[in-house]
Amino acid sequence: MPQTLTEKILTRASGRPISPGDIVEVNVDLAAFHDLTGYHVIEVMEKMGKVRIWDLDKFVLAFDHLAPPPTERAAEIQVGLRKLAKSLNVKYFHDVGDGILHQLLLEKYALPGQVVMAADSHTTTAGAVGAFAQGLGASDIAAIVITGKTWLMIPEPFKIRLMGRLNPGVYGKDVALHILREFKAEGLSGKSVEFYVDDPSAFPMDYRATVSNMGTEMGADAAMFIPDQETINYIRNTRNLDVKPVTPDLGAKYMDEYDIELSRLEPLVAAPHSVDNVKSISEVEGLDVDYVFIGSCTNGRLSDIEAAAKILKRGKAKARCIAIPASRDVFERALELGYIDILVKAGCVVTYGTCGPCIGGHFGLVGPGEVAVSTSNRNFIGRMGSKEGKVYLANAAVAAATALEGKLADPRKYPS
Ligand SMILES: CC(C)[C@H](C(=O)O)[C@@H](O)C(=O)O
Ligand code: SF4
Repeated sequence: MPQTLTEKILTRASGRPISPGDIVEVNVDLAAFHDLTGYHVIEVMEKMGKVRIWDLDKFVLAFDHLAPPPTERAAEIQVGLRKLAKSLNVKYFHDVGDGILHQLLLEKYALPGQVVMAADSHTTTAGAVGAFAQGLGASDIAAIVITGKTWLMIPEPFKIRLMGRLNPGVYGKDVALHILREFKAEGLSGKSVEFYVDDPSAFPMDYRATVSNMGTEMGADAAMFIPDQETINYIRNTRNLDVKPVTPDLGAKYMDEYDIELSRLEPLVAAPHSVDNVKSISEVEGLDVDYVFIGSCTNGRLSDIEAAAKILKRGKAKARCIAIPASRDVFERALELGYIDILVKAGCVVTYGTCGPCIGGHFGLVGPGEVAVSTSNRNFIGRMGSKEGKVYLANAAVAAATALEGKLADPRKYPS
């Protein structure tokens, strides 16, 4: 039987023939946790009396959520995790400032065809390179880190085909928001979404990562891009590694298929207080905005910083603006290309890879009565700070145009 990408990966990982709905045990190729969930994972491991890592080549730890630590408690947790990482000889440990875990997994570790499991819901981001990547709770991750195995129910494969090219001002974020408008939040639960891109160069890795990242908001078990030339180029450029893509067989059967003509999309926003409350930019244009956040594992990549800089080079931001490249590599590249210089001169506060504002943790929270535009992935009440604040989710160009005007703005007014 011809197999989908999902079936191919999970057949290999479970070592037996599978069908949707089966519950199987799989070998995990890559596991990870961060400072915030790491604390709970270790707690579970301690209770089990097994604080160990099954394979040091397959485990990543990154400090990103409360990094640098904004409280004494967060600092204390990091002291403990750092000591533990040392005593267990953790090979891939990313301390404060290296970046957000999902960006690090994408840039440095995840490979096509792998099973990737981490203690954070946005682990789906690694699906951008064609990995079956899923977020799990602390107890499940503890079991994986000890044994290298987990169990899962085989999801139904669902195919989304991306055709044509995006127009200027429209990005991966708008594809994600379009899908959320069509299928609603959690609308794809129980599905493993496989994205097929007609013209690989029309939808670069950064955009794929945004869509895979928000697969979580769609409720998908996994949101993978079928590996293609773009995947090969990305891994060659970031890691100097040649990979052989794992792809679905011709004639593989999906439970359903959905097509998106990219040229028909326009810049979209998710209005308060739900990720699927999607509106076109023209419906919200002109609304006063107090605060703009450009960053997170959704949209803190080089193409986002570039899109923002190309708009913010026109003048000073009128709204308070915080820009956070998602990793040290993104930051350094943006520095070399002059984007950081532009953002700083436009009056933005710029710092290095942290979740900070996205989760309302630190480094800039939304105040009561404030309206914010954020490139992140969640806008429920209180997510980014005050319960009396409002958050619009958008792409980085919308965010930058909004910062420039102090009002929700259409980036197409600022062609580069
Ligand atoms: C803290 C963590 C458990 C959480 C997640 O899993 O998604 C966070 O990253 C988020 O985005 O809300
Ligand atoms: S950047 Fe935001 S969404 Fe991403 S892992 Fe951090 S808190 Fe979660």
